[in-house]
This record gives sequence, structure tokens and C-alpha cells, in this order.
Amino acid sequence: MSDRLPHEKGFHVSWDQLHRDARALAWRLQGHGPEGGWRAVVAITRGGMAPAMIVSRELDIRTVDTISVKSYNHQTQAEPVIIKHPDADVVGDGTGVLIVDDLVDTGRTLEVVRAAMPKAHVATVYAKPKGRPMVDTFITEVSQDTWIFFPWDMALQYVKPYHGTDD
Ligand SMILES: O=P(O)(O)OC[C@H]1O[C@H](OP(=O)(O)OP(=O)(O)O)[C@H](O)[C@@H]1O
Ligand SMILES: O=c1[nH]c(=O)c2nc[nH]c2[nH]1
Ligand SMILES: [Mg+2]
Repeated sequence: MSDRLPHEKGFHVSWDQLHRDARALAWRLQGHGPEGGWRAVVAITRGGMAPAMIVSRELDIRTVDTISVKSYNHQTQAEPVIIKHPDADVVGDGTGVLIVDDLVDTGRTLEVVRAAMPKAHVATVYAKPKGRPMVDTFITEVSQDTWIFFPWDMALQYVKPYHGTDD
């Protein structure tokens, strides 16, 4: 994440909020697939897995696969590489396939995913301006200098009261 800093702001997403936003994404996608509906969901690991589970449940899509993209840091540039492809028999060129990720930031991840499945529909829950053109459907946009904190990266912890003492 070093090449993506600095981030002035933080946008903290709870499980509950993530659930609501992923359901809103499913709602928006419903009926927008090809004739006969969406054939399959492909989650971009790992962040796309929870949203993909929620979307596939809401839209009753039983065929779910994954694509794994790893970002390598060469000096300051991250170069995403696909390290696990979805089943070619399932996804083909991507027609009728819904690709789901938690967010798009620079758009580099989606660039390589789109190249592998050019006809797929790309959906993310959150989007930042730079990567927005890479997404077909998303729910909430945040500014480029915002870091999104997801519930799987957080834990509840004690916070000092405003008045400065611990009791
Ligand atoms: O638009 P980009 O700048 O490419 O960034 C977006 C990607 O970065 C994060 O994944 P990450 O590579 O950190 O891996 P993870 O999903 O396993 O956490 C996020 O889940 C997106 O997949
Ligand atoms: O947890 C995350 N939050 C972000 O804002 C982000 N951008 C790229 N990758 C990210 N991961
Ligand atoms: Mg990811």
C-alpha cells in the first residue's frame, strides 16, 4: 500500500454497512444482466469475496468462482499479476459474468481482470475517481485521498473519552 499513500481521510466500514452496501449493489444489478440473467459471479480475492457472497445470495447465482490478483511492488509501482484464473469453461470471454470486488482505487487490478474477461460486467461496492472508469456498477464513491477500512481489517478496541481521563 506504500505507493497509495498518503491518505488524508479514513472511511470506516462496519460489517453491517458492508452488508447494506453489497445488498444495494445487488439491487442495482438485478435485471441488468443479459437475457436469461447473470450466469456466474467471479470474486476478486480476497476483498471481493464477502461482497460476492452477498450479491450471489441476493441474485440467486449459484455458480461462483474466483480470480486472484497479486500486486507486486517494484520500487514505487505496483504491477498486478493474475496468480489464479477462474474456470475457463465457466467464464469464457466473460459474457453474462458478474465480476465483484470490494473497491476500485487506481483501477490497476481491474485492468488485468478486464483483459482476461473483456465481456464481463464489473461491479464494486466502493469506488475512487481514478478507477471509476474501470467499473460498470458501483454504490458509493469516496475521494482519492480516502483510505477505506474494511471490517475484516479491523477490531473493536477501547477509545479514550474526550475528557482525557480513563474513568
Ligand atoms: O484499483 P487498485 O488500485 O488496483 O486497488 C483495488 C484493489 O486493492 C485491494 O486489493 P489488494 O490487492 O490489496 O488485495 P486483497 O483484496 O487480497 O486485500 C482491493 O480489494 C482491490 O482489489
Ligand atoms: O483496505 C483497503 N482500502 C483502500 O482504500 C484500498 N485501496 C486499495 N486497496 C485498498 N485496501
Ligand atoms: Mg482486492
